Amino acid sequence: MRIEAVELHRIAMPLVRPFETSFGRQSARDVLLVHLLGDEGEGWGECVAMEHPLYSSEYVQGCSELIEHYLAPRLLGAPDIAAEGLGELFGGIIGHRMSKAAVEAALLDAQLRAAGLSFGEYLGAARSEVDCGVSVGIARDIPSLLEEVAGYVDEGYRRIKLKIKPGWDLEPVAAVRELIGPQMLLQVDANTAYTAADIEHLGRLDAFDLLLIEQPFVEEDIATHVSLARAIATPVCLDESIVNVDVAVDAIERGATSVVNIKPGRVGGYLEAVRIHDACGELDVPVWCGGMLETGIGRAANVALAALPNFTLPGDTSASKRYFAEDLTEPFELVDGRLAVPTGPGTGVTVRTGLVRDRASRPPVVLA
Ligand SMILES: CC(=O)N[C@@H](Cc1ccc2ccccc2c1)C(=O)O
Ligand SMILES: [Mg+2]
Repeated sequence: MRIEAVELHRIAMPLVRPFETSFGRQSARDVLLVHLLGDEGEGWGECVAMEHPLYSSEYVQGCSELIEHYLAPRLLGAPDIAAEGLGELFGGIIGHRMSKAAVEAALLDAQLRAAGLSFGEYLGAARSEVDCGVSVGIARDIPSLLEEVAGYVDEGYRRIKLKIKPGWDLEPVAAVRELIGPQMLLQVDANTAYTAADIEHLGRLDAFDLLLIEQPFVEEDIATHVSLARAIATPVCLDESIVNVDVAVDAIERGATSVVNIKPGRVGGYLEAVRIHDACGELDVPVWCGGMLETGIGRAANVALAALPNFTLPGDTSASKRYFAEDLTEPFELVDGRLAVPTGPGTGVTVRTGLVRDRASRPPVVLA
């Protein structure tokens, strides 16, 4: 396909409730959307970067500028380009995986719509709906946490994930385990907030029969995750650390992780995400689809990915209303704790362009 124009849209999406993690508290999502117009059709991709570089080094304004000055010129200069060719086209540019992933997603959407193929068909979905979990932020107090968790259990979520940090871990986990009973799947996510000095303390989470503990230490510190995995019974799961398939295989072989959270935006795109899925499958390591508070645009593609065979654990692909009162697409709604994989061409959802225009926090950047 030849790309004739690249549009960058910045949308302010208020959250239905503040979302607090070990790296801060958000009450709105600053979303960057990539809209590609090509000679065979158009496509939309969502950048998962946050407004500030708190989860990883990328942030929305940086991604917008990187796409504008480095990725869009290469796209517009290519006589014929497909998503499978972006690795080479962008090869000289180091890092900036979330920016590259947003462009890849938009190009995949465009080319699959033109081909009449859905993301699920293209990526290799093995099922028509996916089991959904929910990520629960750090709350102001235990009663508020339990009220929020009880609501999600009532909605039918198949797994509860609690954000933890030093000073907010054993007590909330114990209270939630008490509330939901011994059968319900429960896991925690520290978003890198702990250090090696906390290993003994983290071992006390073994009392709560957790599915996994997600990314207790910083992204680069594979070694301390190995030490933790040897010291505790709860399986260790990496998120921030897993930036590509080679790092994933290395971390697994070193014993740093026995479950992997796959996020297409974090690893540079859906094609790399499938490579990680496949490699983990070869190593008998289960994977699940992480979330970055995506709108329906990114959510649609993630739900298709989460339908691949080795995605055997509920992901953070929650319903639209977990985060947004009004989504940029038709809302994803939980049915029996599951979301249906879209079957239409491309992502299978329709972008509400009027809402994109109304919610824009600045004029779109249009490159042609
Ligand atoms: C669902 C979940 O817990 N996601 C991330 C953390 C996270 C938290 C807050 C965010 C706000 C804006 C954009 C991305 C964000 C990602 C995680 O698994 O670690
Ligand atoms: Mg995480």
